[in-house]
Amino acid sequence: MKIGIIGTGYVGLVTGVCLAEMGHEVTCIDQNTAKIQLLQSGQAPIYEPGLEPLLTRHSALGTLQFRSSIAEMAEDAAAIFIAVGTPSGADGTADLSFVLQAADQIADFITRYTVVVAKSTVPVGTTRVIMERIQAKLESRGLSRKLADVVSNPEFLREGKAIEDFLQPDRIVVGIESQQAARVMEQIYEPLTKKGHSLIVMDLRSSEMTKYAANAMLASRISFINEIAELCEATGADVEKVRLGIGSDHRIGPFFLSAGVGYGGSCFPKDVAALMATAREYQASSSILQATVEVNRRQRKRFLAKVAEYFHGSLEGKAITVWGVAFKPDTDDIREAPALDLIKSLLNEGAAVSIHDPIALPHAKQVFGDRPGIRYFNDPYEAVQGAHALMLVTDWDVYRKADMDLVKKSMNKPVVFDGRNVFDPVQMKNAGFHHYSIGRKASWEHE
Ligand SMILES: NC(=O)c1ccc[n+]([C@@H]2O[C@H](COP(=O)([O-])OP(=O)(O)OC[C@H]3O[C@@H](n4cnc5c(N)ncnc54)[C@H](O)[C@@H]3O)[C@@H](O)[C@H]2O)c1
Ligand SMILES: O=c1ccn([C@@H]2O[C@H](COP(=O)(O)OP(=O)(O)O[C@H]3O[C@H](CO)[C@@H](O)[C@H](O)[C@H]3O)[C@@H](O)[C@H]2O)c(=O)[nH]1
Repeated sequence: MKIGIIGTGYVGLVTGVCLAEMGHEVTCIDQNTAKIQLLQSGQAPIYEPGLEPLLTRHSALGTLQFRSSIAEMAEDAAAIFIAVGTPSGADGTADLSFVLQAADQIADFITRYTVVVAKSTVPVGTTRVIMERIQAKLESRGLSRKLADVVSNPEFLREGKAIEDFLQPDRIVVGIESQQAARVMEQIYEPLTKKGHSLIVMDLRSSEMTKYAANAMLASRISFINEIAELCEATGADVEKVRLGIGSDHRIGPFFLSAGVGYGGSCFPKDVAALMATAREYQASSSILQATVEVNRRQRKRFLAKVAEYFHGSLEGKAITVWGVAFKPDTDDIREAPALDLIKSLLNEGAAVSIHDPIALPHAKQVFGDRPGIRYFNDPYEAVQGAHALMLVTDWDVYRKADMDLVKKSMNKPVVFDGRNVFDPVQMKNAGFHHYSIGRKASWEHE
């Protein structure tokens, strides 16, 4: 089946590559011509494990093409996916300008029946707005409104696991109003449904809400365990043991219960804010969402406060190393990354900050540039040379496997603040570190 995709960001590109892998002929377009040129030269503009081999193979086969304008898309595409950004507006509402612009481009382009797929995360009611907008434009072009159906097909992939998540989804959710569009969507996803992955069909509004509810639930689970972590620290319990204890209850489950410096990324903060905006619009309650955001904010502050407390309230002149800038491992994405807030605060408090990240350092440089006090390192061990403290903010594997003897020798003082509970407190203590991790008393508080 011929498919078009508008937007080659994390979602659009992964969708394009995976639909090609599923046997479709895909054309991706993006208004960012630099991105398209890079993709045409066979390079991925993002770091995503498993992406490049598929990109290379399908580009060579011609089953995946990149163009900078919708005019270059196959006219007989059976479906066009909208996978553009829906960033947060000032009041938390989702900014739909990219989505509506893409809808207009589609309405001006199509000449035969096309299913328009809203892949971007959009607030309840938006798919219908897109549909009416496209159909009104078709009418004004003297064409039938029936030339386009718009369906909602939210995406649930995680960065760092995007290919796997797309090709082996827990479920595919489709919000749909027309039988003709339903058949097209069934054909698109048939290679996955044939393997047993479920396609859940529902109405447009429920599909849109499912995406926000899933992200809000996951974000609230993180804030829940982080609040329990704070209580563990206060009472002398160990959140890692509590996690094991509650996660073994099959009704709770062990996943997405890791305490840490809180969630970041391009989705949870923005989508929880957008859902709260929807609640405001409909005068509905959003107390759990508000608490989720508040705990997440507090979690970063608590982590920083712990470091400041260790240095008797002042970070002035302290050499602090930050390991990890990406909002999570296996991605170069730093949108809403907890590390950004932490680094800013450290610099504001007069610390000298050395940062390392295996992949995301260039993006960090775009944010902090040559601001006084900051230094960038490609080697995690060089980054800790002479440090008074090490803060681990992203749980990259390279840090889990770090040679902590070497770290200890390199540091000015062996002090580690583990924001992702990567290191074992007993081993750290035995190795001679002062060590704090989330949801447990710090090693020096036991002394
Ligand atoms: N990033 C994720 O992990 C993820 C997962 C699930 C859902 N989502 C949702 O998917 C959507 C896209 O997210 P993303 O992270 O891929 O965004 P992104 O910012 O990485 O990419 C969006 C791309 O769309 C392009 N674009 C914007 N308007 C365009 C237009 N009119 N024509 C052509 N190109 C256009 C931009 O140039 C950009 O390359 C958002 O709604 C997001 O909430 C994201
Ligand atoms: O137990 C956990 C799990 C995650 N996190 C943090 O939560 C954030 C988000 O992680 P994750 O969900 O793995 O990454 P995303 O790529 O943001 O994926 C989320 O957001 C996407 C965009 O909407 C959805 O498609 C995915 O289903 C949803 O998991 C990161 O900062 C993690 O460090 C924790 O603190 N504790």
